[in-house]
Amino acid sequence: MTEVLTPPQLEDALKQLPGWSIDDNKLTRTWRFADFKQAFAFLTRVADAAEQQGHHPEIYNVYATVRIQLSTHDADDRITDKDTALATAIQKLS
Ligand SMILES: C[C@H](O)[C@H](O)[C@H]1CNC2=NC(N)=NC(=O)C2=N1
Repeated sequence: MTEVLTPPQLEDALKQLPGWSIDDNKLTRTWRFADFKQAFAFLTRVADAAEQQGHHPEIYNVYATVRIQLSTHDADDRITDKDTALATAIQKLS
C-alpha cells in the first residue's frame, strides 16, 4: 500500500538520503558525471531499478548533468514511501 509521507517522516527520510532535497514538491537530486557516457550509464541502471520497483522517476539530462525527481502520480503527485524506496535504490547506483 502506498503511504504519503508526513512532514516529519519526510524530514527523517531526507537524513538517510544525502544530497536529496525537496524541490517543486518532489524528492530531488542532481548529479554531475565526468561526461555524457557516464551520465547515461547511470541512467540505464536507474531505469532497471525503476522497472524492478514499478515506479518511475522524472529524468532531466544535459550532457554530464542528471537531475532526478520523484513523486507519486497515483497519490496526487505527493511524496510517498515508493519515492523514498526508489531514491534509496538510486543512491547505490551513482
Ligand atoms: C500502473 C503503474 O503501476 C502506475 O502507473 C505506476 C507506474 N510508475 C509510477 N511512477 C511514479 N513516479 N508515480 C506513479 O504514480 C507511478 N505509477
